[in-house]
Amino acid sequence: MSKETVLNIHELEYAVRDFKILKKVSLEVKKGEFVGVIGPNGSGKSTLLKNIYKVAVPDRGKIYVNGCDLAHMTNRQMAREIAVVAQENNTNFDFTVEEVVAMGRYPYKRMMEPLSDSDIAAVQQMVRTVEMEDFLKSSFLNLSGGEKQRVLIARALVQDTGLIILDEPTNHLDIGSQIRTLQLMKNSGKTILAALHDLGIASKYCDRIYVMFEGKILCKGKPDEIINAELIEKLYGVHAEVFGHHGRTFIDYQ
Ligand SMILES: Nc1ncnc2c1ncn2[C@@H]1O[C@H](COP(=O)(O)OP(=O)(O)OP(=O)(O)O)[C@@H](O)[C@H]1O
Repeated sequence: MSKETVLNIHELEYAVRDFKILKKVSLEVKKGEFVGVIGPNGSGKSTLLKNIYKVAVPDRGKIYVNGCDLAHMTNRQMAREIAVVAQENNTNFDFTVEEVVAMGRYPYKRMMEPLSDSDIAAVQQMVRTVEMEDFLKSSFLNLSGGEKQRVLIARALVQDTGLIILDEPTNHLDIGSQIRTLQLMKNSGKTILAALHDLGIASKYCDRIYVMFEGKILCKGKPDEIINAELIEKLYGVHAEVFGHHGRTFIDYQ
């Protein structure tokens, strides 16, 4: 029996004024899959993700999460289904790291209901998992870009949703933090859809990849099936040699 579909996007279209950013984009993510979206700057990756987490509203097409039409879900229902680590983060209030991670528990609380002991334990555990325990009571605003990123990843995991959306989750992270973060995501067993720029990282962690180009899905498949010199030339205008080894893909940019 095939795995159940967590996210199903059907012929999504989105435009700003008369500029069509997404052109009939269809995509599917099955339970437990780590699916990447790659493509050059401006190809529509972030816009696609924003339509999924409702910062943008599609002009046409459908998005189903666990079989429910996203258009009919309340924000609270959505927050129990989808956690998001967005590219921009506009947190301007002076919350501590602990408070920011704890926000991940609020979709499960009634108005003004305090966190339970198990919520607090989960928050503290996740802060340790992303190696930010020394900053628990520190101001989120004073953190470096990479530290903020790790805190937001902890918040997404504490939210305990089936689906996590990541928009370039490693763009502020040093190589050690990149590997630890993606491995943590992979080990979490969550269903993940991530926009990624680094093709080496994408091929190492993704079960499947969708390639976006000029607002459309150009191709999709397993990393070693689709990442090749011809694709890299078309997407980025760069010559590269691509080597396959034990199912992994290695890229030497010329
Ligand atoms: N609100 C908006 N108004 C006008 N144009 C927009 C808007 N949002 C996105 N665009 C344009 O849509 C295109 C796709 O943008 P998007 O941010 O989705 O690309 P991306 O693939 O995520 O790029 P990057 O890799 O640089 O993050 C770009 O040309 C961008 O300038």
